[in-house]
Amino acid sequence: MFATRDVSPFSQVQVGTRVYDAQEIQKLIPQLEETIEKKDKQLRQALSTIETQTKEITSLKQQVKELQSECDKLRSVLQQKAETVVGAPQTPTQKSSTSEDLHADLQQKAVIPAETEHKHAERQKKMAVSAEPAKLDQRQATLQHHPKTAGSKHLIREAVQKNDFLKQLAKEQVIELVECMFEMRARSGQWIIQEGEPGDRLFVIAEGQAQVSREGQQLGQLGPGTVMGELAILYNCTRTASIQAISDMVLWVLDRSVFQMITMRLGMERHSQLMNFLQKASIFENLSEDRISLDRSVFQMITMRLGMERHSQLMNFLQKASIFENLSEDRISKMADVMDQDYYAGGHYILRQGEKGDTFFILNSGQVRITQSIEGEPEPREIRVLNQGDFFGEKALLGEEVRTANVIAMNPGVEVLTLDRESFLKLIGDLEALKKDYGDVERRATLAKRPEPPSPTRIAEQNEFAQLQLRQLKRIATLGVGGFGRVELVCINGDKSRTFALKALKKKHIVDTRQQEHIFAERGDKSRTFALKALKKKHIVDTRQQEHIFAERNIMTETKTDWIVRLYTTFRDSKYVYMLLEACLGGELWTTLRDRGHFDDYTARYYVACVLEGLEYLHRKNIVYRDLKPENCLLTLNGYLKIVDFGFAKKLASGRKTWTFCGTPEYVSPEIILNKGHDQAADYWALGIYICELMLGRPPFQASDPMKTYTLILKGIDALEIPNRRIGKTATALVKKLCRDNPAERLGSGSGGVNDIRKHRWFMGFDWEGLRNRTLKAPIIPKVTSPADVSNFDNYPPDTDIPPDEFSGWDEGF
Ligand SMILES: Nc1ncnc2c1ncn2[C@@H]1O[C@H](COP(=O)(O)OP(=O)(O)OP(=O)(O)O)[C@@H](O)[C@H]1O
Ligand SMILES: Nc1nc2c(ncn2[C@@H]2O[C@@H]3COP(=O)(O)O[C@H]3[C@H]2O)c(=O)[nH]1
Ligand SMILES: Nc1nc2c(ncn2[C@@H]2O[C@@H]3COP(=O)(O)O[C@H]3[C@H]2O)c(=O)[nH]1
Repeated sequence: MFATRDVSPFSQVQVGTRVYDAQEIQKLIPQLEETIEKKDKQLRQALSTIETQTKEITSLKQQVKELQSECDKLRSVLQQKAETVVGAPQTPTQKSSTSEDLHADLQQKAVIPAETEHKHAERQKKMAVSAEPAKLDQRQATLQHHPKTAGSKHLIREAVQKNDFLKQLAKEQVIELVECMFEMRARSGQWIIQEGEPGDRLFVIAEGQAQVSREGQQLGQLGPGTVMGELAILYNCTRTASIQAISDMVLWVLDRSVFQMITMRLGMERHSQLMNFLQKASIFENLSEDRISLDRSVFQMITMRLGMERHSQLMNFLQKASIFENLSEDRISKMADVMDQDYYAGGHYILRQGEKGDTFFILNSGQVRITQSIEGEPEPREIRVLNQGDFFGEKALLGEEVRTANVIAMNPGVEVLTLDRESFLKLIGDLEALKKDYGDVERRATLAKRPEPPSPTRIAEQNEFAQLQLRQLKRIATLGVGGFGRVELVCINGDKSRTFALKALKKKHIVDTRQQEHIFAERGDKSRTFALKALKKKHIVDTRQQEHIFAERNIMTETKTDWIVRLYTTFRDSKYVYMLLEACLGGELWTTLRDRGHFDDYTARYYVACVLEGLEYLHRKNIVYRDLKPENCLLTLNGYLKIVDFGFAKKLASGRKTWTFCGTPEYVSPEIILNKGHDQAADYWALGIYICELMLGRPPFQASDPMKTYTLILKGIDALEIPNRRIGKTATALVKKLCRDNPAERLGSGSGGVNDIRKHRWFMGFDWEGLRNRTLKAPIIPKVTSPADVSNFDNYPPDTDIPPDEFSGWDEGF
């Protein structure tokens, strides 16, 4: 650029077409250097600002995540609280909290517990618990502070902080709890807590000693600076032990309702902090306060935003798919609105030739294999492989009724976008590109409809059960007794359907029609049986389980897989709500396990694989099951396993957590005990426990006392002595990968999902395909002689307790 004609002081410098005086330019150089330095400095400053701001953004993103999680938690607390307020029976006045009243109160409760019989010689079923209180708080809560010395405050705070179950409380909660506790005295010999009663108070010992006992056995003594009575308040609401003063005592007391209020109040404070934060966040800059407020749900907005992002990603993807090339943006947008996303593990049959079909698929990622039955060929032939952007499943929606080929997910799994029949026909059913000739005729594909599966088709089933009335059901025997009622084996009066019965007879190789007729004539109505689960409405209302019961009904209605017991229909009357279920006459896996003691690797692996299929199905639907245990696994006639009892199952928004404490103590994960919020990963923890129970014959964390069970769980899986002679190294390795304290580290929680569990070497060589298409023989085939055979179930005495009527109407819709 620069051309110097001469270097003398009077020389000229040419820059481009212009000529300058060289001396003048020389004078400018220091100035330019200075400017460059200045600019450099500014640049460095800007870079450093960018770096700081990037860090801030990362930290803010983290805060949003944490606050979002807090918000979910707050929602659960508010929901629980709202239920308490709505459902609480009205009692006239609150009792004053003076020492005298409390004294009388305690005296009233002071009944020495009867010596309880020890029934531990035989293996006991595990009881499930849920945080909804067994008895509602009868007192209105006020956050009244009670004066106390600094020493007393210190004692309470220390006691709370060293308690394994309360140490998770936030600082503000502890402060409030300390302020609200009031003093009471107990005389030596008084009973402070009675085992089995609903818990309504939390205590901290200030002075004196107390004796803890459970089922008549002394467990230990408690002294000053110790919390007692926290378990019933936090978890299952009936006292897990009794506590008696063995010297005169001074106690600090907190009512359950106040404890709950403190949790809620903290929640509200968090809410306002959250609002403050969100008001400052730039994306919400122009929003009015009430739109930011939680009630109007900022999170709906966040979800909406995420929804919008997903929508535009989907549109991008769809616009690139060749079949939609000429489709208007409007139609693609509408399609993106209604599309669902699903995930299938490698090897999974997405569609089976001959089955009825209502869904259209677009491959979002991965590959699928198409196979087809061909005349004269014993095995289905592989036809082609479809890739990302390809579609399938249109033929069954365009007149064929049934699937004309098998579609199998290839490893490592596929992600598909789906459209239901109605949206498909409305939005894209007319596309020419869908009318493909695959060459089936030339190939001599067997496109005739397969024989109907032995059970009634879903639609016929729906029609049949929609007409069915409760009074048409006839009781045969009791199959089980649960927390809320009983499960009875029933048949339909005058039932002519023989489909199920025929299936059972064929399994037993009774194919001669005359012999079949003879058997049917002898059995009468009982050719086809069902399980009728009857739940006492009053008990449901008293224990505030309405929501769980509805969730159970809704989730079971939604689940249509071989791995989960089918729900055909529901009924209600003045005393009960009922669920008519598919009967699994092989009995509970728990009973088989009890009778055999424990299972070998081969047997255990099979029952774990069945559960894994079921859990994968549920998790794909964003359902967390929360009550895995052998008691809830039923066996079918051919020894296959089905999951039952969806009382604790919950549908979660994707990526969200829930806080309600529920499950069975031996199976709950650390994050549930510590109230940190939990999700599907809690089921993977339970899966690890389930593997152990099948192989050891008992769950690994088990004590006669739930408190000890929880304490063992919190100590972690590494504190256990496994492997041992029953559970080998490989199974132990899998259990340890499932039972990680940190839910995110559990096998199954990673991006590979359930497939990571399937890939573990404990499953090496397992015939997943055979399991899925049910050609794999079950390790144990239960003995079932007829559809009315209940010999695989324990005997239950008749229920003499007739519950009262319940007319509040909560069961509308059952
Ligand atoms: N579909 C079924 N076929 C055969 N037996 C069944 C069926 N459903 C339930 N049972 C039997 O009844 C028992 C209790 O059923 P379920 O667990 O659904 O009731 P629950 O009231 O929710 O029990 P829990 O209090 O243990 O949660 C089961 O463990 C099983 O033995
Ligand atoms: N179950 C149990 N409770 C204990 C033990 N030691 C102290 N406790 C206290 O006893 C209380 C009985 O009532 P909760 O179940 O509410 O809470 C229990 C604990 O706070 C023990 O070893 N087992
Ligand atoms: N019938 C048939 N279907 C195929 C073929 N290749 C891919 N498919 C897809 O496989 C799907 C199976 O279910 P559908 O019959 O509903 O729709 C089918 C097609 O979308 C083929 O060669 N023949």
